[in-house]
Amino acid sequence: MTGSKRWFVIINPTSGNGSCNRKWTDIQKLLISNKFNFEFVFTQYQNHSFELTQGAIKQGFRDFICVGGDGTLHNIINGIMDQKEVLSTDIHVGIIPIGTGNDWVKTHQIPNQLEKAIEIIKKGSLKIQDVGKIDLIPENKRPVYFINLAGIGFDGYVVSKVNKYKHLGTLAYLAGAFLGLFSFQNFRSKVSVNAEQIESKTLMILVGICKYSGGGMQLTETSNPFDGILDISIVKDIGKWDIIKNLPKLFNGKITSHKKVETYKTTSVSIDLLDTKKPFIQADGELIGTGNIEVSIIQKAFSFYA
Ligand SMILES: Nc1ncnc2c1ncn2[C@@H]1O[C@H](COP(=O)(O)OP(=O)(O)OP(=O)(O)O)[C@@H](O)[C@H]1O
Repeated sequence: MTGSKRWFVIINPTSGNGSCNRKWTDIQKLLISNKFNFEFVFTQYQNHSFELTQGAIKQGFRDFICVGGDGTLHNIINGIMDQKEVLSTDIHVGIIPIGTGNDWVKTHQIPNQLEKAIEIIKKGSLKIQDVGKIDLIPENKRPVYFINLAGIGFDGYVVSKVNKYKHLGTLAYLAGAFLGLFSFQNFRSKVSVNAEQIESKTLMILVGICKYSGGGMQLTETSNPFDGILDISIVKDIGKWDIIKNLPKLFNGKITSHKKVETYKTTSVSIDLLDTKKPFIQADGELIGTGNIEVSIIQKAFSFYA
């Protein structure tokens, strides 16, 4: 099975705080012993996976393996979604998670152990999930696609700080969130969703497809990557101490029942930032800029081994 396909393996040597360099030797041996016919390449700079993916598609590759974290996978998906050569669902991605948060794989129960992750890819069963699309208004940039969760405000701020703490592994996001609380300022926003307009002071606004982000936090309600629906959480003007008191609820999903959190299910949402100082936007844990955005969903567009 694996031998008849040609696999293109993309490795981010900086994922998981550099643990990749150690792990790649083992991964390569496992791919060889499992008879994968593969070419591989190490990324050399940020977003390099985007170009590598598009180049490999042009060369005829349809099966990819991502060796990295959520950010590497995010860049590969953007490479797939941004090209017109082939249907996105004709390209299949296997994931060997070696990142820090590895949040997307949690929803699909793709294991972090190398042997088990490779076993899943070898088995060859495919799933197809929805993809979110973010249009930054009015910038004429290409859309940004995401498969896990996008957010504006505090979570974008945490992403901007978290690199400093990556040596702490999965605790990096918690450390970033805790320390960020003391410097982040809530902002005014207008969210247009399902014919409603919600104008409020906000800590963060989240748009979820899958369940987990920020190293295992669950900030949206009952997200399902196969239902064609975006799960929105508007976290209003919660104070710092209230968040600290509710820390466990950030991880067990109960935060969505807090009286200052409003949730919506929709297929599209517009978010306007009303203050002059604009907060960061993150998608799958990658900073993508700032400004007003429109987010929509593309049903069943990403095919992966799981
Ligand atoms: N060679 C490189 N040098 C510097 N940065 C890189 C390189 N290759 C990729 N990157 C960037 O590294 C960032 C982090 O990658 P990734 O998300 O895979 O690992 P991680 O942050 O450890 O994991 P997670 O996102 O799951 O916490 C991404 O923004 C990616 O664009």
